[in-house]
Amino acid sequence: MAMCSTFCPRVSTHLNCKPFSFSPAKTRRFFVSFKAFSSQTSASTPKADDTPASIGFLGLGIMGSPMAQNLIKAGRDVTVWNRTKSKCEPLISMGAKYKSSPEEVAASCGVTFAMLADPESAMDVACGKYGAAKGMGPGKGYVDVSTVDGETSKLICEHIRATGAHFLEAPVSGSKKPAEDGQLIFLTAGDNVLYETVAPLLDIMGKSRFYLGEVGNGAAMKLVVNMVMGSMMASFSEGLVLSEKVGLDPSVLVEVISQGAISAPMYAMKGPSMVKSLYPTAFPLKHQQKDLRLALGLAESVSQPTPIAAATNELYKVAKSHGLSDQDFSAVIEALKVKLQHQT
Ligand SMILES: NC(=O)C1=CN([C@@H]2O[C@H](COP(=O)(O)OP(=O)(O)OC[C@H]3O[C@@H](n4cnc5c(N)ncnc54)[C@H](OP(=O)(O)O)[C@@H]3O)[C@@H](O)[C@H]2O)C=CC1
Ligand SMILES: O=CCCC(=O)O
Repeated sequence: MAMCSTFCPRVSTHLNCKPFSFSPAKTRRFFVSFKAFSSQTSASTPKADDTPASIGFLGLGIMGSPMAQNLIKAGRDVTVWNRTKSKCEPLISMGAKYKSSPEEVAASCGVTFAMLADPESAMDVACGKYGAAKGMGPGKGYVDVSTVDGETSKLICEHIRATGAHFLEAPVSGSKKPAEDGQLIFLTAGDNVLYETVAPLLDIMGKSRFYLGEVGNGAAMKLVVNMVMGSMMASFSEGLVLSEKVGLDPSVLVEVISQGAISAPMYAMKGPSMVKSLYPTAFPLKHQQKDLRLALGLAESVSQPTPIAAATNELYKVAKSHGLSDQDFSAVIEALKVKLQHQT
């Protein structure tokens, strides 16, 4: 399979770690692979020639577009579909093929990726009237990289497996820039045979991949990560607003935080623009609120108290109600600046 030479070195260099046991109480096995400086082979090392010749990509939003573009740049044969057709044009001009429904994409491709907004759109695109499942069959694979809840993922999995095809959930950690740079982190679960088959493709789009076992585990991991991230951003926002109110320079706060134990790339990256009340969208606020809502549902399903996440979710809901849904999630800070309606 032809691949662009600039991407080849990353595809062929992987360190496959031994599976390790996560919880002594449960017997789940977790695998993790990183882009690293070893070409060590093992039973689970994927072979590049096993990857399907034709790859489908459904959903070309902020994340899906650069992910599909990286596959094309790597020389892969990619067929795209998006609800709003105009978003397919840049990819078509890079060499992608186009089909007019998810069903047709799945029918013409060995493996189909989907990057949709939320559980409803992920379900519809996979299992709706002209959904991907209609074009699936034995020997094919469906990889859902959208962030959804485990129940939705299991339902999609059932529909896909009923056709004889394999299913992998593979939500990603990392935002617009890591998607552009092929530096995403894949949190996969489902059919191991499909995981191994698509590993070289995941390695074109990402810097590491985790295999977490049964369908639902990838979704759960993603929701826990984003629950933490949403709360961190809300807390950071409170700090910025408070610092300014007590007469400090919030830019200096960003600098102080970036040098201490609580430093995080997210604060250093988003802080300077937040101080200027600018929120260029990388991760839309509406998706962060969706993830908090789904994380709260996950916590509820196991009776786990998550009071911080619950309060955080309320703040994102306020931000949404002020028309900030399509801004970056760092715009949640605006919810803290809003004056109470009946304030005197
Ligand atoms: N942005 C980020 O930083 C990250 C996002 N994610 C997750 O990835 C997923 C996609 O995110 P992102 O690319 O940012 O989101 P966007 O809002 O940019 O893109 C959403 C995609 O879903 C499609 N879509 C929405 N509703 C429907 C529907 N009813 N039927 C068919 N297609 C639909 C959109 O199509 P159309 O173009 O027609 O609107 C678009 O292709 C989300 O689950 C998000 O939580 C994960 C990691 C990082
Ligand atoms: O789901 C979005 C995650 C964004 C990120 O990991 O930076």
